[in-house]
Amino acid sequence: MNALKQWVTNSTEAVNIRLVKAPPGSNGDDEEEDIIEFNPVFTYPVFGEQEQIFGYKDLIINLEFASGSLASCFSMGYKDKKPTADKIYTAMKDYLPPDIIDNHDQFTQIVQRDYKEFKPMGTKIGEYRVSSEGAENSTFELYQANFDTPRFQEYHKRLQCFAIFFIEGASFIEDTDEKWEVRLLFERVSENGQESYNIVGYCTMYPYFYYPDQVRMRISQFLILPPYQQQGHGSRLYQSLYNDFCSRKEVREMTVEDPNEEFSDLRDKNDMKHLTAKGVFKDLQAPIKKARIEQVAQTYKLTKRQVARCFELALLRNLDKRNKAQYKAFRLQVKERLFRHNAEALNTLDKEERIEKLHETFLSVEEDYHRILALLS
Ligand SMILES: CC(=O)SCCNC(=O)CCNC(=O)[C@H](O)C(C)(C)COP(=O)(O)OP(=O)(O)OC[C@H]1O[C@@H](n2cnc3c(N)ncnc32)[C@H](O)[C@@H]1OP(=O)(O)O
Repeated sequence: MNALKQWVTNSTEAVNIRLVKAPPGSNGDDEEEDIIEFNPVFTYPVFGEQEQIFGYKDLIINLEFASGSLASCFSMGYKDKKPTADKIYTAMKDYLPPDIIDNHDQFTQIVQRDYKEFKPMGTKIGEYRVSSEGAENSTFELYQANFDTPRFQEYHKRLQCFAIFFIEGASFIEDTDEKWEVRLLFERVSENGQESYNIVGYCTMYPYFYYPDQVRMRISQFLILPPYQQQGHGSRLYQSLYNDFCSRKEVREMTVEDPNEEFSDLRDKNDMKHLTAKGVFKDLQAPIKKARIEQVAQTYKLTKRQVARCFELALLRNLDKRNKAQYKAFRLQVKERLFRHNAEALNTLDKEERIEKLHETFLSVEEDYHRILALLS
């Protein structure tokens, strides 16, 4: 190995996040069963674009969290260290909970206490159960909070580092602005006559003024923690937002800030299921009139663009490509929207180039729609 290379560590691999459900032996289980470990996905905000740490051999950085209260403990280990090594805690401290400790014995006592005593904060707005293996004793509970909610501001200071580690481009939100709304998802576990809570995920939303007297709720950060991903919790959390917004008069529509591909898929799939169940796609034939899109957007509090996408997906789902007239009508529907959205850039091209570019874009959108429809089937 190159002599210098052995002193370079990939920061994403070095950081080891541990959710500690209960201290060893506290409920008769194995220690291993009560600790879930995973690495972050992004550490560039903390350690820089290269995600590298210099000056340590075999470095490991442990961030341990009580799985409900998120009380936390920092520790690190290495085989060797250069005198010029990067200062790890200094680099990390602004991103970690302000009350993180480094005394492991004290942390174990806190976990023991919080396992028995920690309760979610905010207003409980719903619960559900899932049928998957291992979740027999679990109920999933949704809570609504803002920064005025007792205990929530302190809790959010512990929670927010997960947004940095798992959402690309995330930054801390202004936690003195009581307009932020936060929805929290907890797992309540009933075992051996004891009830305990684990954090599953959360979502932050901000109400922007919508002329003249409503708000546009913008989802800012949406996160399901890794141990709970791919089990339907993201969909449940997202659906709970709809139900809430649809019943609130002041909410005009729900938008999303910089959705990534995973979130866009989750949104498309859930919007499609929801609108299909509501019978929105009955008697579907292109061209779909603008007024119909606007009316659906208004009823279901979705953006016009998102509703137009859903109509296009539904058209493609029903489409018989051998029917040339039907396929052409679909193509025109999509191209018309794409043209409107990209008019400025397209208008800089000459006519032939413009037609070609629009067709290329259409083909890639169509391909992506096929991918989404396959996820729905
Ligand atoms: C605005 C923003 O914040 S954008 C950033 C979004 N957040 C992130 O990227 C952070 C990291 N990732 C996450 O938090 C999550 O992975 C999310 C939010 C993207 C998705 O949440 P999840 O809970 O994993 O979603 P959910 O489980 O509902 O659906 C994901 C997949 O699991 C599948 N799934 C659902 N239930 C089950 C189940 N019981 N067993 C197996 N698979 C399941 C779904 O079908 C779906 O698969 P598909 O995409 O192939 O159709």
